[in-house]
Amino acid sequence: MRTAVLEASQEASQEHASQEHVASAACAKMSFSSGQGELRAFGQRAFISVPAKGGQDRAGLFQRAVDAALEEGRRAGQSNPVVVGAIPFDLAEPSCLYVPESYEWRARPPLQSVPADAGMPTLLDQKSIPSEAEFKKAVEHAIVNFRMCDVRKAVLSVIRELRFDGAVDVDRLLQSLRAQNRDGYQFRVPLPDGAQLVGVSPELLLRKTGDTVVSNPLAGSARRQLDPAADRTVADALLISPKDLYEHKLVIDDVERVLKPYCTELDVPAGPSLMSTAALWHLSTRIEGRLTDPGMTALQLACLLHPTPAVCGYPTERAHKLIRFVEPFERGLFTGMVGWCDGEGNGEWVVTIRCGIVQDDKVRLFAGAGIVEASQPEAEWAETQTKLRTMLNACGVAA
Ligand SMILES: C=C(O[C@@H]1C=C(C(=O)O)C=C[C@H]1O)C(=O)O
Repeated sequence: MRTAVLEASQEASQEHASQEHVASAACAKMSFSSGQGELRAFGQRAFISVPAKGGQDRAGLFQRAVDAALEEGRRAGQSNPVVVGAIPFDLAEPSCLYVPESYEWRARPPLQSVPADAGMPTLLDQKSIPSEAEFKKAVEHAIVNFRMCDVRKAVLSVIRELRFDGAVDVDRLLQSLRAQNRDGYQFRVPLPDGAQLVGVSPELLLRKTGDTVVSNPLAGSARRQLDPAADRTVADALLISPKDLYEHKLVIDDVERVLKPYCTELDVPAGPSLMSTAALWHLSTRIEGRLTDPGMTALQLACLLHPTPAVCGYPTERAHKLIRFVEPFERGLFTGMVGWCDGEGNGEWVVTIRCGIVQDDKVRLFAGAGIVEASQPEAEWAETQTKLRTMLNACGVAA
């Protein structure tokens, strides 16, 4: 797969070779990096706003729009065009995807040390939506629901709105995110209204390479500690926490249920392992399968899986209804998916978390936490605040 992408990448680099200085961050508005390298997309050849609902169906409206956009790329001489961008939490809402005029893969940029304030303007004010008290009430409301109906888990989230005394430099913000979170999936997507989606997700929704699919759901979290011994204790406790293991298992069982009919082999480890970001420990399970039909694209498969109970709840439809009822805002792109899929069907989509939307002097940050019957409102609020730290730190704002 990488060969094909590199082929297109060489094309792209040739195209851009003479204007290397122009192909600076200023025009590389979309970028996505994973362990495999960094994808940078230049220009916009075709935009796809068709909602991704039913996107698993190759003959459906959404996939036909994607295929037509990729075809435009081919007609313009790209041997392996790519579709990049973001899809919202609610698949019925417009997608924000496009086929760039060109793209390239490069090694992840080397680590740079970035000053703590990341050159950010001064913070003027900030606000939480909902407030701490309202969020805790929503958690209680969800817990009462779990007792009265068959919803087992619902992910509830918060927004932190920041206003600065000047425009936020997205390049510097991304640099700072990179420096502090080397191992995540870093992304930046330009949005139609001129805002930008920026973040560093630790969670792989789906990667497809040839006939292999990998998904790595995370659910069950604990805050990292400064003291190494205390940090280890927290991690060990997470690994045996019945509440977190339950929350995690709901996700893994559901991902297995969805992928199984499409795979000849599916490896699901018996229990989770630990993974960490700079701010959090997570329970993590890496699921790997071999596709019965290798012709299914990464985007089709990601649409099939999304939203997993890691970001919505269980069972999906009812949890979604509960979220709509108790969350006082539309999530938009938060807890959707962001990534790429090439013309050969290979691609990577990650869960749009640990992220924010930057528009001029305003930044909206998002964070959620999985609520189950054993949840405690205080602890769930604290978890959302810890999750916000990833972006707050990059913004140079004390958490
Ligand atoms: C919703 C978020 O994270 C999700 C919820 C998690 C949890 O409840 O433990 C862990 C990882 C993510 O699947 C977020 O980071 O905002």
